[in-house]
Amino acid sequence: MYPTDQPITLNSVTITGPHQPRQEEILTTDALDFLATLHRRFNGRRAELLTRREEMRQRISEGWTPDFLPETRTIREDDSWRVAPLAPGLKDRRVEITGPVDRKMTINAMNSGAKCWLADFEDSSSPSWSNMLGGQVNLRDAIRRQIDFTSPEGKEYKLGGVQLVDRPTIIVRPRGWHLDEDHLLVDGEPMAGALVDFGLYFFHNAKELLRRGVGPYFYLPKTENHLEARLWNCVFVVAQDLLGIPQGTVRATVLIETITAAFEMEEILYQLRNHAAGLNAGRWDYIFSIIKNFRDRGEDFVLPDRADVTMTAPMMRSYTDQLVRACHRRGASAIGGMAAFIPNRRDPEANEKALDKVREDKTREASDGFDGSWVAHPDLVPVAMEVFDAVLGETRNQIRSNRREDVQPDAEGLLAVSGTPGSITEAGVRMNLEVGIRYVESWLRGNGAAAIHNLMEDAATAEISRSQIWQWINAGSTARLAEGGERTVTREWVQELMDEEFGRIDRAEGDRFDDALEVFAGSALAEEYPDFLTLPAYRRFLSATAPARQELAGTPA
Ligand SMILES: CC(=O)SCCNC(=O)CCNC(=O)[C@H](O)C(C)(C)COP(=O)(O)OP(=O)(O)OC[C@H]1O[C@@H](n2cnc3c(N)ncnc32)[C@H](O)[C@@H]1OP(=O)(O)O
Ligand SMILES: O=CC(=O)O
Ligand SMILES: [Mg+2]
Repeated sequence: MYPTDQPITLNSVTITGPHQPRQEEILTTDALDFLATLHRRFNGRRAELLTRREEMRQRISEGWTPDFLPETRTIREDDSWRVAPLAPGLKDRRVEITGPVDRKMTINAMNSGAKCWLADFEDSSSPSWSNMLGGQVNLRDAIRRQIDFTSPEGKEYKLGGVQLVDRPTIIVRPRGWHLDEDHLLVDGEPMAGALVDFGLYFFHNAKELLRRGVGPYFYLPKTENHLEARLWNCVFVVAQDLLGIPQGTVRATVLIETITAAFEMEEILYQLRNHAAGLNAGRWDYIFSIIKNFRDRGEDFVLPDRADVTMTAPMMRSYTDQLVRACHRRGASAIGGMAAFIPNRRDPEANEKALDKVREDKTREASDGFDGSWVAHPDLVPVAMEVFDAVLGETRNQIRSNRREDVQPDAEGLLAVSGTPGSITEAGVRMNLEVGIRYVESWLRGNGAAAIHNLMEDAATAEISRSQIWQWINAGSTARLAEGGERTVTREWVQELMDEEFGRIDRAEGDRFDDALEVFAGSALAEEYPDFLTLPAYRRFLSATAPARQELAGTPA
C-alpha cells in the first residue's frame, strides 16, 4: 500500500494521477518495472517515428502523393511468405463486438454472444486516468471470470448463462502511438499511452490467458507505415522475453485506417509476421486520414458531406478490396469495420432502419471476402452473425476460399477521392458542428462513444467532423444552402452556424458544453490544423497537469 494523495515514485516510475480504486493491484512495483523497461527501450524510437509522420505529411502538403514503396517491392512480390498460423480463439472471428472497457460494458460485451470482443482503450474510450486504470481492473477480472457490477439504479450485472461457455475472445486495443499517458512518468518523461495499455494488460494477463487456452491479443490502431508495425513487433519480442513466455504468443490485428498504411498493407503484415493475426478496415479513421493528409491539396481532395462518404464510394471499395486480397494472400484474417447505425430499443422504426443498414453493410463485407466484421451494440450481434453464417457455412473463415485474386494493388483506386459522389451542403456543415460538439462534450465527461441521432459517434467520427469543417474553409469550398442557392464556406459563416447550433442545445447543470465548444472550435476553426483533436483536449482537460483540471480543483495551474 502506498500514499494516495500525491505523486509517488516507485522504482523510478512516478504516478501523478489521482488514486484510483484497486490501483495497487495494477500498478505493482513489478508491473511498473516492466513498464519502465518498455519505455526506456522504445520511447526514443516512438518519438522518431512520430517526427517521421510529420515529415511525410509535409511532403504530401508540398505535392508528393503516396504510392507503393519501391524499396519493399520484393516483400510484395515474394509469394512464399505467410503470417503465423491463426491462434486459438482467432480462427473464427465472424462477429466482433467493440466497446469501451468500463465495468458494465465489459460484462455486457462478455455476454453478447459475439466471437470476439475488441476491448477498447482507443476510439471509444475517453483516455482519463480513471477510465484507463479502471479498464485494466475490469479486464483482469473478466479474464478470471470474477466480475460483477451493480449500477447506480440497482441493476445487477454478472457473467450470464451456461449457454455462453464460449465467451468472446478478448482483443485489446491500446491507444495509438501519438497519445501520452501523463499520469505515469519514467525518469520524468510521460509514457506512451500505447505502451501503458499494452504493457499493463500483457503483464497481468498473458500467463493467465495462456493457461486458459488463448493468448494476449491486440488491435493496433492508427498505424501509418510498416516501420511503426516493426516497432510493435520489437515491443512484443521484448515483452515475451521479459515474462518468459514463448515468442509468437502475442497476436496483433492491425487497423488499416490511414491512407499511408493502405500502401503498405503487405509490408505491415510482413514486419509482424510471427505475431500477425490480420488487418481491419477502420473506415472512420481512414476517411479522417484522407482529409487530414490532403487537406491543403485543393478541390481534387475535398470530400462531400460526411453522410455521403459511404463504403460504396470508389476509393472505399478499392481500399477494402485490396485489404482482403493482402490478408488472404498472406494467410491472415480480413476484418470489416463499423457501420454507424445504432439500434434503438425505444424507437421501433429507427431500430428497424438500423438493423437493415447494418445487414446491408455486413452483407457487402461478407461477399467481398471479409472473414468477419465489427458491431457496436449487442443487438447487432445476431444480425451480423446471420449474414456471416450464410456465407461461411461450415467453414470458419474465407482465407482459402475467397482469395480475391481478381484484385490487384492499385494506387489510383486508393486515391480516387474526387470520384466520391455527393455534395457539400449547409445541412452537412451544421451536422458536423452539432454532432462534433455533442461528442466532445460526452468525451469530456468520460464517455468516448455516444449514440447521437441514432448513429455511433466516437473519436474517429469526431475527427472527420472537425477536419471537414477545416478543409472546406481552407479550400474555399462551395456549399448548397438549405433555402436554395449556394455559398462559399468561410470561417465567419461557419462561426454563425456554430453559434446557432450551439444555441439550440439543451443545457443541464454540470454539462461540459462550454468546454466542448472551446475544444471543437479550437480545432475546426484554427489557422493551424491540430493533428488530433484529442491531443489538445487531453492536455487541457484530462491530464493531471491540465490547466483546466487545476482550475476545477481550485489550485493554481
Ligand atoms: C471508429 C471505431 O473505432 S468503431 C469502434 C469504437 N466504437 C465503439 O466501440 C462503440 C461501441 N458502442 C457503444 O459504445 C454504444 O453502443 C453506444 C454508446 C453507441 C450506444 O450505447 P447506449 O446508448 O448505452 O445504447 P443502448 O441504451 O441501446 O444500450 C442497451 C444496452 O446495451 C449495452 N451496450 C451497448 N453497446 C454495447 C457495447 N458495444 N458493448 C457492450 N454493451 C453494449 C448498453 O450498455 C446497454 O446495457 P444495459 O441495458 O444493461 O444498460
Ligand atoms: O477504428 C476504426 C475506425 O473506423 O476508425
Ligand atoms: Mg479508428
